[in-house]
Amino acid sequence: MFELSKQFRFEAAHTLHRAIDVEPSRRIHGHSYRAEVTLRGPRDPESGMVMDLGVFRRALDDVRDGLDHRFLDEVAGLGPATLENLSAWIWRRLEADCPNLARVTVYRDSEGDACAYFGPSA
Ligand SMILES: Nc1nc2c(c(=O)[nH]1)N=C([C@H](O)C(O)COP(=O)(O)OP(=O)(O)OP(=O)(O)O)CN2
Ligand SMILES: [Zn+2]
Repeated sequence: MFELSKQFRFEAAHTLHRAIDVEPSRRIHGHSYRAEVTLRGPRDPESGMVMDLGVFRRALDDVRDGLDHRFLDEVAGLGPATLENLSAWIWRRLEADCPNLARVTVYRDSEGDACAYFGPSA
């Protein structure tokens, strides 16, 4: 069994309604995010690959395009722009093209924050 991972970065703005830091959170502010997507599975005996990294990159480019330099409050189907919702949103966007999807982790490195999603059945 193998795990194959790829990362991408995106910059985005959002607002958030929360119980603490109410005013600054409600104002539009931005973060730099890093997402890591992990596939788990056997390698194909002929290609020697879990998935061709070039095909993987194309799928991630498409997802990144939906988040980078966006106002996350307006991204369809995301809901409140938390790390939890971002990782689940990325999972949903990739699951059709990446059948061996095992984990999506979204990091906000400047804060030391990270959230990993293992799919709806985990
Ligand atoms: N479980 C989660 N909690 C919070 C998330 C999240 O994605 N998942 N996100 C946020 C905010 O987006 C945020 O801007 C980060 O807030 P915070 O950690 O409070 O950092 P700030 O720089 O805004 O301010 P501090 O001075 O560090 O409080 C909040 N919670
Ligand atoms: Zn924020």
